[in-house]
Amino acid sequence: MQTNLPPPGLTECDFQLLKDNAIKARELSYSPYSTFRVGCCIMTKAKACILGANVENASYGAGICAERTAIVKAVTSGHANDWLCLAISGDALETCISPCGICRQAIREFASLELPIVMFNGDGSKFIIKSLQELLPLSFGPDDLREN
Ligand SMILES: O=c1ccn([C@H]2C[C@H](O)[C@@H](CO)O2)c(=O)[nH]1
Ligand SMILES: [Zn+2]
Repeated sequence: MQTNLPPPGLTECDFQLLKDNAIKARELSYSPYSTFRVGCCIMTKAKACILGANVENASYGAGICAERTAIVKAVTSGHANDWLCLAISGDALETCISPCGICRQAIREFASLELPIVMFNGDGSKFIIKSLQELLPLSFGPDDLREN
């Protein structure tokens, strides 16, 4: 997948909207323990933006990542299999953070392996784009259970 251009299906304008929302979503974060805010924007094929942020917990393990917050919002508002792309942005200025393993698997449930995942640095001046297939090769998904 080309990494210096907007992902397939997105205009420059869409890409700007995606970036602005992934960055803005960080403002929704509840992260008093790590103080590391992460924002996520799922853009649907109709170009609707669904935002999520990491929500931590005093019992650390009960915290949830930005990606899964956005996924749960999307699915429970009727957007399970109509995603155009997913983007994240973390509080790290230099680094383009990437989704953790659990989030990669959670994305896998509701998207095709071609889904572009855009990883922005903190101010959106840098980004890396990888397909879900690239981030989660040889994955296990809903179809594997249907063979049973
Ligand atoms: O891709 C990532 C990586 C980390 N976090 C969150 C989890 C935790 O709240 C904080 C520090 O790991 O960042 C995310 O939301 N998404
Ligand atoms: Zn995660």
